[in-house]
Amino acid sequence: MSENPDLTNERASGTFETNAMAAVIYGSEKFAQRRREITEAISKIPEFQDSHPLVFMSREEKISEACRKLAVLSNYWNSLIDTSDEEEALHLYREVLGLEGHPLALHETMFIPSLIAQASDEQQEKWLGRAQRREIIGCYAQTEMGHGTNLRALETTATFDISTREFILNSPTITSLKWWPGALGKSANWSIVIANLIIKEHNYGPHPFMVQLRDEKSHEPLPGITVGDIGPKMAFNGADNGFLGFKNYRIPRENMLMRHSKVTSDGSYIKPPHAKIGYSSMVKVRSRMAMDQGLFLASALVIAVRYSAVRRQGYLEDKSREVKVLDYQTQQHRLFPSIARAYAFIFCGFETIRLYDQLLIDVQNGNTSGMADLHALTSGLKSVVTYQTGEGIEQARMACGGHGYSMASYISEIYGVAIGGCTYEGENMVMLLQLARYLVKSIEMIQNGKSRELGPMVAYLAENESEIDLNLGPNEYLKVFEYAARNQTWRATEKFQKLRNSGMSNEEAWNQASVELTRASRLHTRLYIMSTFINHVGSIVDQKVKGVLIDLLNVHVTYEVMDIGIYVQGLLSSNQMDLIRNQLYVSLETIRPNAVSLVDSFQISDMQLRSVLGRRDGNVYENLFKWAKSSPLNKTDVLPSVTQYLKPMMEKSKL
Ligand SMILES: CCCCCCCCCCCCCCCCCC(=O)SCCNC(=O)CCNC(=O)[C@H](O)C(C)(C)COP(=O)(O)OP(=O)(O)OC[C@H]1O[C@@H](n2cnc3c(N)ncnc32)[C@H](O)[C@@H]1OP(=O)(O)O
Ligand SMILES: Cc1cc2nc3c(=O)[nH]c(=O)nc-3n(C[C@H](O)[C@H](O)[C@H](O)COP(=O)(O)OP(=O)(O)OC[C@H]3O[C@@H](n4cnc5c(N)ncnc54)[C@H](O)[C@@H]3O)c2cc1C
Repeated sequence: MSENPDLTNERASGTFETNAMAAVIYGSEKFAQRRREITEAISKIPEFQDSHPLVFMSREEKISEACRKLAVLSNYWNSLIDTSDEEEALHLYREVLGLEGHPLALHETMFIPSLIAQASDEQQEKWLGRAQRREIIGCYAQTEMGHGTNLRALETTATFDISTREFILNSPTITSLKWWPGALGKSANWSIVIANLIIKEHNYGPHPFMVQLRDEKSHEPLPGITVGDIGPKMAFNGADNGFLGFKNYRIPRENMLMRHSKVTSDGSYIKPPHAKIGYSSMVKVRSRMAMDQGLFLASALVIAVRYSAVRRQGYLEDKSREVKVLDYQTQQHRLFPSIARAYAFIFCGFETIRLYDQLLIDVQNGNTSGMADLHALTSGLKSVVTYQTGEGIEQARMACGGHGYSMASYISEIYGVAIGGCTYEGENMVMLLQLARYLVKSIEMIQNGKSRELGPMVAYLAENESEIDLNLGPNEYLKVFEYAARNQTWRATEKFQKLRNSGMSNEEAWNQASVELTRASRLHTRLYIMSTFINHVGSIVDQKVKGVLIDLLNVHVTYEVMDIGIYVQGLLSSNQMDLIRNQLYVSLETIRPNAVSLVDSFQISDMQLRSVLGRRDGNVYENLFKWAKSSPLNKTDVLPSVTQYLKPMMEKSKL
């Protein structure tokens, strides 16, 4: 069937090449090209197609479908991608497996990275290759039923038995059961388990252990292990998040991951070079989250923007033809700032992935000095992007009206998966408070006359306000954001200090200042996102692409500043606020002809989108009808439940 002419016209009005934009989004022409090649190759392999729409499947069917595709994938793996390239692998996974989770998701995102970061060279020799070849399937079991945030209170124990040189793993209480780890329930046969290391009754706190859970031949749980699935979730139902308990389960001493902390055979403990080095797998995932969330948001926007360009409802001036809903200013205001955020998140994502890769090298060389900075940055970033992504996806759903609420849009699934990120890898409020610790320390350095020692990301906290001339462009908006973040950080810190100086304990003072502190963290992070966006656009060579991204940046800076209006009242007059508001409306109009091309540029395939509304060809209505007809409820005209209950009820009522 040919493309819907409304979308053809939209594409014709674009002022730039979507391939050139994709090269900017994905960091290089080479990778953008590789993505297209991989997508193209996959589309020719029929076994990769869903056997029927995932949304009509039960959990068992979804998991089985994911396993089927993984088995097929293992035959093609080496021919489809450069297996040493993580981004290619992720693209392949996204295309074939989608976003609802699968048995290898945690294997790739946490199990292998933990082995790389935490296992000694000998341990890597033993397990890493096996994991990379997928001879074993691993997961990351840290969270317990009773504790996920407060890692110091985890209850699982690994007690060193000097006589046998083994660790004995135990789950002493119900609340100590591992609870939530992805792929643990039914798929994984090995796990990195985080347990308290106990030697001669001394608790050295949580450490990582490599633990076999199931027999490699029968896949049956090994004696001493209780393991299973935790049941259906809001989304991610293609994943078997699990529970796990240990009863006197023994593992060799060599199974404690010993790149950093060590236990010798006589039971001596060797400290790691940094107390939090064992948390590195979490930092790795957090450093990826801006990118992953940016892509979730992008997916919802591809759907909503394409659909808004084919959905006609109501009239503007021309009463002879209904208007595309994308032409309403309210629709543009609902969607375009989120397009800008999706671009900004992806740009930040590339930056934090690069920073993590560098940190990994530094730490392997014994230099842990960058850990605090990256922890602070990724803590704030994961919190802000997950929250704003959730907001943006929900707006995208509403922008699709009634059909947005149907699973045919697939937006609800994207939403459910994306907002999981507000919780996993550290609950958002908790992570904002981690960043706040860093910000408060920075203010204390300024107060102690050590401003010069501040890192580049917090140097603005020591600066004074300057005059703002909004006509000068994005950098002036950055100054507005700096003002807001600086003011709020100082205010929150001073509140905390005042409470503490009044005699309150440090913890209680912190608690009573914590809402203000999280606000400071959000503003600081949004400032970082904006400055990364500005820097990125500044470095673009293709002038057409750059021109459109400047327009998008204008949407971003004006929208973001309007959104934090309350924090800039002391800086901007009401006239200046009016000016910004009007600039935002003008920016929405400017970006309108490029809206479809901007979302096309994400190059997210129909196969991955799974959305009837977001189809690239825009042929929504006929496919919506086809999709509804394929609902299992429509297999028969009369359901057994009608025959069994409703008919007798109606007949009884007639008497
Ligand atoms: C290729 C495959 C692809 C697959 C396709 C699919 C793609 C889609 C992606 C989706 C996949 C789904 C994945 C889902 C994964 C979820 C996995 C998990 O949730 S796993 C579970 C995740 N669980 C969580 O995230 C748990 C969250 N909780 C925590 O991380 C910790 O308990 C804590 C950080 C909150 C506190 O820790 P605590 O020990 O009490 O520490 P204090 O507060 O007392 O602070 C003391 C000092 O330490 C400092 N510091 C702290 N951390 C770090 C660090 N990392 N570094 C450096 N420093 C750090 C801190 O700044 C402070 O410094 P100072 O101020 O004194 O100078
Ligand atoms: C989809 C999904 C996948 C997951 N995958 C894994 C996995 O593979 N492996 C794994 O180990 N875990 C996994 N988890 C678990 C996840 O990491 C934890 O749920 C998460 O870290 C939050 O911890 P919690 O559940 O204990 O929340 P809680 O800490 O109980 O949060 C409840 C409330 O308490 C507040 N709170 C808690 N502490 C503080 C504090 N100090 N200050 C202020 N407020 C506070 C929080 O902000 C929140 O509002 C997964 C979770 C989900 C949803």
